[in-house]
Amino acid sequence: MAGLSPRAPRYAGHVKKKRSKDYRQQGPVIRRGDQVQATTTDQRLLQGGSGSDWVHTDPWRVLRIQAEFVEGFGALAELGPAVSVFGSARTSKSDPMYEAAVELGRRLAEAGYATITGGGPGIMEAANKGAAEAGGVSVGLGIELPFEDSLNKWVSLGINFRYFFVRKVMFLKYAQGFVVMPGGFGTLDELFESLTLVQTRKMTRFPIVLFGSAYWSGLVDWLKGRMLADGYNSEADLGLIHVVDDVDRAVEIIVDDARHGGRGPSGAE
Ligand SMILES: C/C(=C\CNc1ncnc2c1ncn2[C@@H]1O[C@H](COP(=O)(O)O)[C@@H](O)[C@H]1O)CO
Repeated sequence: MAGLSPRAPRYAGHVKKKRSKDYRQQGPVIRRGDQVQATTTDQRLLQGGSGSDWVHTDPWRVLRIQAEFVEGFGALAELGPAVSVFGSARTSKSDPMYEAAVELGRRLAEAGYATITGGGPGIMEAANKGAAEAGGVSVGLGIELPFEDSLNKWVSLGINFRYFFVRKVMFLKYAQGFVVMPGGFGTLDELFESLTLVQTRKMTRFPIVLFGSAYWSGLVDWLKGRMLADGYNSEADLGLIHVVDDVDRAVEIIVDDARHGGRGPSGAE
């Protein structure tokens, strides 16, 4: 490190905490040599009149990120059993997948699950509609987008996020299973994030149901015939995925998993 004294200890834990112009500890951050700042954090906090550029800085954003986690955890902590439903924002009301998603939200509510969606149009709106009409909890985790920002009218518990990654944590943390309807990049991103977290054991194994074999079978064939064949995943990883065409079967997979020790109503961890 530039400006570091040759006799400086290597590890923070060994550093003698004395104030000098060559050494400064600021919370978990150690500064030495030319990294030591002339003023302390408190001095900078209390000095006024430095304009408003700071609201566009990363440290300020970190506070907003924290606030999103606090709001999300606070709103969802007592949600109870839930399933995250992913799928296209572009599915029209006349598409059979729209009606299937309505039915899915309804059946999940009847089985005692809240439905969590991205709160947008298409499949999200349909699943929220089914959940709300059946008297279930209908959650919308909205995202601020340049072209679209309002939650669909079927959401009964909604949170609007600035940051995609904070919103993702909520989809994962509060669900006991995922149902993935046909969709585009956003849907695939959510599917593969879920698979990766389960595969790497960052998250408890729980079912990932792909709804619509005509849409998903090409991808699943490729995952088996190419990715697995070339050794880039394992049979166990692919065992996480269930492909179905029937709403009752999708709900059954989630309920059965819960019965066998998953994170559902009867098997909560
Ligand atoms: C593109 C359109 C609306 C965008 N509005 C969205 N609102 C909330 N969540 C969204 C939106 N778009 C994508 N998502 C998330 O990604 C998944 C769907 O993405 P896809 O690319 O459409 O498959 C979905 O599960 C959401 O979580 C049109 O008006």
